[in-house]
Amino acid sequence: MEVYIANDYTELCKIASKNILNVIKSKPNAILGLPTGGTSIGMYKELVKMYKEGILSFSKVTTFNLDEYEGLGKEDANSYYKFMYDNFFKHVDIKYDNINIPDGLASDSNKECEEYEMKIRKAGGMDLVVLGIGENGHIGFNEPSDFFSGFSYRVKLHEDTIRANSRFFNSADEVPKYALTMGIRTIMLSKKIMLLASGENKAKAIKSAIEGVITPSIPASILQLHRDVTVVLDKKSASLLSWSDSYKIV
Ligand SMILES: N[C@@H]1[C@@H](O)[C@H](O)[C@@H](COP(=O)(O)O)O[C@@H]1O
Repeated sequence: MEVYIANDYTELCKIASKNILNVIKSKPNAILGLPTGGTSIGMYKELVKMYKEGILSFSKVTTFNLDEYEGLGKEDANSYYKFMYDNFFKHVDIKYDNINIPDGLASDSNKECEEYEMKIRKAGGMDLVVLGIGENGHIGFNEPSDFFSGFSYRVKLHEDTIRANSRFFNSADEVPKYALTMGIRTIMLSKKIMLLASGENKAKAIKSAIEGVITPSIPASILQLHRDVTVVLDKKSASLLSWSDSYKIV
C-alpha cells in the first residue's frame, strides 16, 4: 500500500486526478471503476480541468460506477447517475455508450447486478477502481458484515450509511434502504485501486482500514491484501495514523 498524506483537500484531488491521468496515458482505453460522494467531487473537477486544457481525453475510456441506490432513476436529483453526469460525464468527451452505472430502476436488482458483473468481465476487468470510504469503513456500498461480499449484488444499507447520506436528501426517511453495488471481490479483481478520504470524520475508518486487522466489520481493511493500492488522504483523515514513517507526506 502506498499512502500519500496531502496537506489539504485541494492537494488530495490533484494527486488523485494525476494518478488517473497516468493510468489513461499508459492505456488510453482504460477501464475505470468510479465513485460518487462528496470526496470525489474535487477530483472530477480536476479531471474536467485537465480535459479542457487538452491534457487528457476520455474518448476511449470505459467507466463502471461502483454503485447506485435502488429505486432512484436517472432524473432523480439523488441518483448516482445524475451525480456522475452533472459532476463529470457531461463536461468531458467520454462516449455515452462507454458509461456503465447499475440501473436503480431495474425490475430485478439481483439480475441487474449479475448482468453488471458480466459486463465488467466482458470489458476485461477494471484497470483502476477509485474508492471513497464510509465513516463505518464501507467501500462502494459494501457495509460492515460477518463476511466479505463476492461479486456485484443488491445490498441492504446500514443505518449509519442512511444517516450519513441523509445530508443529501430532505430527511433520512427519503434515503433508499437498498442499493446495487460492486462486491468486494469485484473491487479486489481490479488491477489497481485508489482509496480517497478527506476530513476528520473519516479518521477512525482510515486508521482501522490501513493499520487495523483485516476484518469484514471494516470492509476497506481487505485492501491491505491487494498488491497495488494507493491511498490518498488529507491531514485530517490521516490524523489517527501511527506508522507515519511509512507514509509519503506531500
Ligand atoms: N456509496 C458511496 C460510497 O461509495 C462513498 O465512498 C461514500 C463516501 O461519501 P463521501 O465522500 O460523501 O463521504 O458515500 C457513499 O456511501
